[in-house]
Amino acid sequence: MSAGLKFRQALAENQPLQVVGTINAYTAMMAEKVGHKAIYLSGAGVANASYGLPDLGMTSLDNVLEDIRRITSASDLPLLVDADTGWGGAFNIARTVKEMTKAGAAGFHIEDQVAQKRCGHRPNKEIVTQQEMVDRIKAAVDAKTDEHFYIMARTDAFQKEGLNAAIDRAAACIEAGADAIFAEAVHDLADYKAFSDALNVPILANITEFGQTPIYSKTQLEEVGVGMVLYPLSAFRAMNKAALNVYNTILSEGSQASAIDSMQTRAELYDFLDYHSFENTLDKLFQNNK
Ligand SMILES: C[C@](O)(C(=O)O)[C@H](CC(=O)O)C(=O)O
Ligand SMILES: [Mg+2]
Repeated sequence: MSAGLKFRQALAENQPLQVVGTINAYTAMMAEKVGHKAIYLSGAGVANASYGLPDLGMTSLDNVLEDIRRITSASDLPLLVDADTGWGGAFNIARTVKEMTKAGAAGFHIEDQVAQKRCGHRPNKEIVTQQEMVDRIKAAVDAKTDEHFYIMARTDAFQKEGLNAAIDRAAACIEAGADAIFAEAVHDLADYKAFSDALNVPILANITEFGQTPIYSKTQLEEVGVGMVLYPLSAFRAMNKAALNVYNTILSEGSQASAIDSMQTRAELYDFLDYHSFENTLDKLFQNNK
């Protein structure tokens, strides 16, 4: 079954579908093992975690592909990928679809910000015209090599142009073949409801922390018709805080002892990695060589 089809199946079976950010292969394995059904590679995550860069459109398609491959090699869960603005014009967007499909992604979201993009929850975002965004979606749909590859149109228009203009844009993207709408930086539940009432495809709510959107629960979002809930950087933020505490503790206390409780144990790490079955294989091989 293709990754795209797996994603569609997960969506059909889970309403709303929770999509959790996994910034690397190992966190994807943990998300899978605890029972999540879909995972996400954040553009901010690639920029921040893999390259130490801000989320300002500075990473390349190849940078993101590398992280996709690492994650899809380690986990069978369908992976939704942040494609930012698609890395250029129609031919670049076509390459993005084809290369991400080859790398094992289930689908992507492409947004209507200008190439010099910002995080969706920052002020002063600039967006391209509705026509240019529709052209981005058409280029993506036309380039599909797997009919199930999931194409999500993200609109950042809410901030600058308001609810109705954002819904109009979303409708035009659906007309052009988008499978779903990512309503970025929406604040109120009533606004999510307006999107889902007006549009006949799943709506994604981005419940990223410390941004424009309150931390609505899955139940609250389900009640207003949201089809997917995204937690793009939640685990990443928690990992960062834990790591910072360890670095500070080692420096200030001369030992990591007081931070041990915040750590995953060796046994837990090995469990997620299935370490012992690898070691057993090695032991058997070693015996045979004796
Ligand atoms: C979803 C997002 O595009 C991402 O790259 O993860 C970001 C998340 C964030 O910065 O909190 C966005 O919303 O722009
Ligand atoms: Mg992003």
